[in-house]
Formats: sequence, structure tokens, C-alpha cells
Amino acid sequence: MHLEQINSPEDLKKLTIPELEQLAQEIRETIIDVVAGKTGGHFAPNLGTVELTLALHYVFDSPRDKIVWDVGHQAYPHKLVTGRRDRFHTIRQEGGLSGFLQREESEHDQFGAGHASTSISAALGMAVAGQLKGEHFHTVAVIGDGALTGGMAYEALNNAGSLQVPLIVVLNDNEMSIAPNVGALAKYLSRIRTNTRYTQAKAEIERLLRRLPQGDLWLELSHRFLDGLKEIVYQTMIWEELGFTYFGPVDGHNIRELIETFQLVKKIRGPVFVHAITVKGKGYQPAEDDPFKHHSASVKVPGAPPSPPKYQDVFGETLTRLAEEDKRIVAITAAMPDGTGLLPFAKAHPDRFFDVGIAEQHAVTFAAGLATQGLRPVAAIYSTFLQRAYDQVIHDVCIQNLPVVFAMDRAGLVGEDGRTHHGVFDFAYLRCIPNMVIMAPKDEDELRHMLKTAIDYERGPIALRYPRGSGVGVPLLGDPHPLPIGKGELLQEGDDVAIIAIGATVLPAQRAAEILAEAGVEATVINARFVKPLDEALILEAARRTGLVVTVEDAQVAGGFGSAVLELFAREELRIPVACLGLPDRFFDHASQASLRKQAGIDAESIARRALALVRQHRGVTPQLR
Ligand SMILES: Cc1ncc(C[n+]2csc(CCOP(=O)(O)OP(=O)(O)O)c2C)c(N)n1
Ligand SMILES: CC(=O)[C@@H](O)[C@H](O)COP(=O)(O)O
Ligand SMILES: [Mg+2]
Repeated sequence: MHLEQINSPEDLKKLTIPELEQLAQEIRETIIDVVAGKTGGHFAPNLGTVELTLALHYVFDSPRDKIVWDVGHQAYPHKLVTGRRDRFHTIRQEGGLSGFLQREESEHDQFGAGHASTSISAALGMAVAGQLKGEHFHTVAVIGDGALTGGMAYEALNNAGSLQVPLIVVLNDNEMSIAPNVGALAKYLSRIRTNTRYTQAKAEIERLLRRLPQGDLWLELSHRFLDGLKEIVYQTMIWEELGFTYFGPVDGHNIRELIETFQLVKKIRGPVFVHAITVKGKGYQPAEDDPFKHHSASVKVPGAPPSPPKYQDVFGETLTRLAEEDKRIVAITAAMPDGTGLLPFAKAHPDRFFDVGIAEQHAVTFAAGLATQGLRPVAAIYSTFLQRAYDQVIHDVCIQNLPVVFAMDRAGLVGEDGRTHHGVFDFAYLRCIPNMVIMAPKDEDELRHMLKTAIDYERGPIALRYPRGSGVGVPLLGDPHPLPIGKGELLQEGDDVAIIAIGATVLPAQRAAEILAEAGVEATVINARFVKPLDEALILEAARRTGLVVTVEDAQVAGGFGSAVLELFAREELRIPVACLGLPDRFFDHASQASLRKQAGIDAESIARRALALVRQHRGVTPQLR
């Protein structure tokens, strides 16, 4: 067993190539055992990066040399060889290793990530810093072909090619994003991959040159010649045109070839682009056969009861049905066709479905363009990823008051993906934009009605946001119907305190009211439905009647729903005690959704406790919770 002896990348350097190959096998077995069998997590991407990781750590001296992984969902092998082997079984669990890279987790994690397409920019920054400080280290960005569809990657390539600093970009090309990779550039990569004329000629030239004295030097010089050859074969080579020296395609599972390539590349002074061909799911046949399905593994709890339908499935099916009648509806995803529940739509209405790649900014402005022509674009984007497109939301959609529907998935605390993926800023970042309407459903049935509301709303942009995972299990009866804009729902009346909740916190608020009732406290419970416009009449009536208010949201309190209620009270000069429950001013790490909601104090028991504390403090009574 070699893996047991690898406590840092230094230990790799003592191994021979056959030993490294054996180690690769052990790493694969560990990932299959732990991720597919115990913890769940990103699976096929990590099986594809094993040899790449070993070769990089063999050739470069991390942490002095900087290896920057894009997204970080494919960096489990990197974790295993950088001193975290013993904690690997805790990955994505509460208190355990993160599923992505975090600077505080290891000195080998050069840059925290979770969102795609940042690696080249960050690595370029490091390379430039090295130059400015007169420090000598190598900087390597490892980016997938999916992440390479993100605009930021091109902004960085554009900058790097002109700066001509030493920067190595390794493209981990497995022909897959989460779903099959899309776009003209994916087709271009595929042409390079399948064009064997250049690869064969290159291999032959390299073989001959290696035989010459000072073979490596000749090899380096030959790359100038090979550039010409490439241009003949491919007409133009985009990476070379951008100022990079191109190496590849190399077999991303051949450790010897990878090591030789990286050793060569190390000697080149300007920007270099290494194109490695990998297989997503490599070494585990079901994952190789269906890498889409095996992007992530989830572990089923034996004997668990069947879950209610997921919010995203209800969303996708409802939109598919609405689009049968309403030919204006167009669905857009930024590389998350499955996660957003849009696969049924893609199947039923292929001409009105657009996967634009990891390109949230483009997705939003593309939607704006569609809206100018009278269509009803629905941009289904995870709340956390819509952060990428903030200016597009303001500049391209809201200023022009275009009727774009934002279906913000994975709102609230998402669970095991952790701090980079929680969708908790959306109320705050959207609420301040003029023209925007914002809704959040209390359950999966209300989601259907909100979607219909959004589609029917002609007056401007409208957003609905809903959580990751299963709904609450309510029946989905009848056709979806529009809800009145800006109207909340009074769920129960009580005179001691008003609990005003939004979205996924409404049900816990109702449970909290039941707990309070047992202690003799009568609560009003309101499902606000709209963060903007607020149902001011309903909220003010309940606030004046009870004199005590608790707001609840699964989002940042600062700037969020609670803040909106406080602004209303300030404007109305209503001076009553208000407790705003929601996320405080800090980032939350990875854990189960239930645990995170408890930590944030937005589960039923916590809401009841806070409401009771308010009643005790301001009513001078001492009801007790049982
Ligand atoms: C800005 C952003 N949008 C969407 C995602 C979701 N996402 C995570 S990994 C991934 C696919 C990445 O593909 P690639 O870089 O080729 O890596 P692979 O999984 O194929 O190894 C996507 C779309 C993300 N992390 N960040
Ligand atoms: C790395 C990444 O961003 C995605 O793979 C993400 O983890 C998917 O999350 P869901 O499982 O919620 O779709
Ligand atoms: Mg890929």
C-alpha cells in the first residue's frame, strides 16, 4: 500500500512510475469506497483527475509552486496526497473536510472555490505577484472543459496572453460539464481531440528529437516548429493565437506522459496551455458509462420512507406543462439542466430550451434579449450562481423593466456543498433593485402557483426562489393559478405575537405557533409570499394588533425580508419590538440542511424560543415551553 505512506506531496517524489500507477489505483479505490459507499459527494470528476494530480504534485513543489484547481469539486485526489488522507472519510460532513478547496484547510489549497471559471484569473494574480516580489515559483491553473465555458476564463486568458508571465493552464478535458458540455468551443475541443493527424506527427517528431543529444532542448525548440504544424492541421490554434504555447493533446491518464509534459512545460517562460484528455469517472465502469448520472454520488439511507417530490422537479414539470399552452415560454439554464429540473422541458420543447454553459451573465442578458421580442424567458439559475450576473440583472433586465422570470433554485441553506453554495443573499441583493418583484413559496404546491404568477406577470422582472431538495409533501391538486401580486396569506390569528415568515420558513413558523400554543401563547402566523412588494396592509394590521413581531427567513437578515419589514415599520413610525430571525453576518459551512437551519435559529423550536422570549420580555408574563 503506497497511499498510507503519502503524508505530503514530497512523499510522491520518491516513487517510481509503476509505483505511482499503483498509487493511482489505490486513490481510485479509496474514492469509490468513501464517496460512493459512505459520504456521497462529487464522484466522477475525481476519478478523472487521479493521474493528473499525481503528475502535477510529482513535478511541481506545492505549496511553493501554486496549483490552483477550478471549482475544486475534482480535487479529492489532491486532498488525499496533501496530508488529509486520515480525514478523508469526513468529507462534506459537519465539522469534516470541505468538498471544495479552502485556504484555511491546507497550505496546498492555494485558492478557495466552489463556483466555476476563477482559476486562471487567480493563478495569473499569483504569477504576477511572484514577478513583482522577485519570487520564483511556478503557477498552474487546472480548469475543466465545462469551467472553460465561463466568460471569466476568457477574460483571464486574454489578460495572461498579453502579460506574458509564466503561467501554466492545464485543461482537464473530459467532454463533460455536469451534463454533456455545450457550445461552439466544446465542438472545437472535440475537433482537436479527434484530429489524430497532428497528434501522430507530434509524437513522431518528439520521438526522433529525444534521441538527439540535449533532447529536451531540441524538444523545446521543436515546439516552435510544431506550432506551424498545428496551424497547418487546424488552420489556427486558438490558444496559440491568444499568446499561449500549446502542448497536447496529452493522455490525462498516462502518468509518464503527463510527467514528461509538465517537466518540459516548467522550462517555458511565458504562458503555456496543456490540453489533457481525461475520462470522467475513469476506472469505475458505471461512472465511465454515465458520467452525467455519476457527477455526484448520494448515499441512500436503507429503509428511509419515500421523499415528497423535489421543488426542482415540481418546477420543471409545471413549466413544461405551462409551455404547452404558452408558446412564448423559453427555458434557460447555465449548465444545470438536471439540477434545475429542466430535463423534461428540454425533452418536450427542445427548440425552446437553452443550455448556455457555465455562463450566468450571458444567460441573464440572453433572457433580456428574448424578452424584448415578446417571449417569456425563464432563467432557472441557482441563487448562489445568480450572484455572478448581478449587473446583468440590474443593467440589462431591471433598468429596462423587461419581463424576465428568475427561477432561483437552491435558495437558503443548501447543505453539504457549504459556504460557496448557500443561496442566502438573494433577498438582499434583489430587493434593492427597482422594478423587481420577489416571491418565495411555502411549499411545492405554492411554487406551482408562483410560477404561473410569474409567467402571467407582464409588467417587468419577477423572481421566485425555492430550496434544494424535497418539498413538504402537500398534494398538488388542480391547475396552477396566478396569485395576487404583493398579497400574503394569513394562516392563523392570535393576539400575543405575530410570526411573519417567508418561503421555506413558513412551515417551521406554523410548527412554532403550535409549540407556543402549548405554552399558552397565541400567535398570528403570516405567510408573506412576497418580499417585494410586501403585503403592507396585512403585516401592519398583525403588527398593530399583537404589538410584537418575529420575522423569519432562510436568508441574510441584513438587507433581507426582516429588514424590509423594519423599513416598513420605520416609515409608518410603528415602534414595537421586532425580532428578525434569519442568517447572521457570517458564512455557514457544510452540514445537513436540518443542522444548518438549527444553527441559524430558523427551525421550529428556535423560532418558538425566540418568540417566547419576546413575549416574556415585553408582556411581563412567564409562559413556559414544555
Ligand atoms: C458559476 C458556476 N456555475 C455553475 C456551477 C455548477 N457546476 C459545478 S461543476 C460544473 C461542471 C464543471 O465541468 P468541468 O469544469 O468540465 O469539470 P468536470 O466535472 O467535467 O470534471 C458545474 C456546471 C458552478 N460551480 N459555478
Ligand atoms: C460543484 C458544483 O457546483 C455542483 O456540482 C454542485 O455541487 C451541484 O449541487 P446540487 O447537487 O445541489 O445540484
Ligand atoms: Mg469536464
